[in-house]
Amino acid sequence: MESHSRLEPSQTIYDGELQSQMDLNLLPPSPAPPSKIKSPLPPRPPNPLKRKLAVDALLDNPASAVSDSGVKVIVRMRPLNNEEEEGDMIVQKVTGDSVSINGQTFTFDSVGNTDSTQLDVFQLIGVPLVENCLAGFNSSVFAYGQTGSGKTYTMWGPANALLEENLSSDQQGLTPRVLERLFSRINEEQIKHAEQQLKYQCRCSFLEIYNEQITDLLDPSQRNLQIREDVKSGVYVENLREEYVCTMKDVTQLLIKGLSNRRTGATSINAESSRSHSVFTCIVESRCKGKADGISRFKTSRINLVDLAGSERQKLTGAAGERLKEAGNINRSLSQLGNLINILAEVSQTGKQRHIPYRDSRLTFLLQDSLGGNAKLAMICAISPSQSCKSETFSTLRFAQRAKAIKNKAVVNEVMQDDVNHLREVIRQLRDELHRMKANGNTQADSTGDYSASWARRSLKY
Ligand SMILES: Nc1ncnc2c1ncn2[C@@H]1O[C@H](COP(=O)(O)OP(=O)(O)OP(=O)(O)O)[C@@H](O)[C@H]1O
Repeated sequence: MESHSRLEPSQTIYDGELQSQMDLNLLPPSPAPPSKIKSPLPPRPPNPLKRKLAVDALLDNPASAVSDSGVKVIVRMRPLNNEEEEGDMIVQKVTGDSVSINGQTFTFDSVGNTDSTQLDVFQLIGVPLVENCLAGFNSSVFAYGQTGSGKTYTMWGPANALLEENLSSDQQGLTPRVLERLFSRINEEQIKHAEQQLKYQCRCSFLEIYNEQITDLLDPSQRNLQIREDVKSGVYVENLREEYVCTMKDVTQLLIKGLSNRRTGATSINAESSRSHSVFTCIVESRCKGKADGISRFKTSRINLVDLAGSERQKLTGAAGERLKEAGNINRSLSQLGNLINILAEVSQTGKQRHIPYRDSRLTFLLQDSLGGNAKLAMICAISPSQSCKSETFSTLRFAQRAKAIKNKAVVNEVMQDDVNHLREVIRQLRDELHRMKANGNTQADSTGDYSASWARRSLKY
């Protein structure tokens, strides 16, 4: 399969985020052994301070601060299944990056034919994702498509491919391949930069959104978890379990546990249809010391691997009862995602500001950084080649085309000890200033006329 990557080369900025002492202390001198702990902190997406400082950095150095990246979109066509016949095939791959259906041609970054392999997808999406992650970028992959089109197969592979004896199976999906590559690259980097004491640490969470409720797949007794947002942590899921991982064995155990807890059910199209959106997240933190200056640098990046529930026409799938209610919820949240993508595509194309309705659904609220924000995004759009899926395939290809128009703004999430020290010093000075003014009962400018108390208070919030 040909690669048509439009991901830009990694670029680095030092965005000077002030992380809390607690965050910095999360990194031990050497990788922590795998431990089953409740996360000491909620998942920590880039916070508003980081965004603010990233903008400042952009102003200082507009050429290199932000990677203004388009969404990478690949289409993967699954093989015909046992009920479908050769003559039913209405979709053809035309070139490495285009596909035709009923005489209409669509072009993406890459198109995988019915014989494309799990390795092909990994090389197109997984390899650059791991490199971006090590460079400090957040990265997300969404698998989108109608029920039975191959999203779950692509993202995880068949369940038995995760068993220890099958770990080298060519059926293995994108997620285990990404984590395996991540550990091997981390190992290489740590050896290569041993002099700079480069150390990495990874922790994972796994959740599903079912009927607009979030369940922790690593601890399914935790249902109806709430999404919170605050100035320090940004958007996070309260009480979501995170587990430290050091080896593939740790990861496969989490994947097996999480996947077996997912809500699945049979539809007439797919005997084991995922009835929820599932989100596997790996947070990668690193620290190292500069060779020349001895200054510590900390990087954090987040990988989100998202298997969306499949869109479906109830008439086609014969859904009834509970399945029908689920299908209604699935279709509603996918249509909210589609609506959001339309708006983001319009904003990217016209440059006009518009309200972005992230809060319309749990999925878009939780993954707002992946959609038009601080993350590199890849979409795998899964389609069926069969006549019976024609209208769903058209709908997926149109969705994929709109997604292609979105521009994300990914920044390297790096902070230097110098920045931390400097900001701590600024805070100390502002605190002193505030105390002095309070002691003097003065809320206006001080004797030098430099600061007012309200200004100082406002500054302390950041
Ligand atoms: N590229 C492929 N090669 C071989 N088999 C595939 C491929 N893609 C999908 N399949 C098979 O097709 C069936 C449906 O795939 P899968 O469960 O991944 O669909 P899905 O899009 O996740 O569906 P849903 O949205 O209903 O969960 C499975 O039996 C899967 O093994």
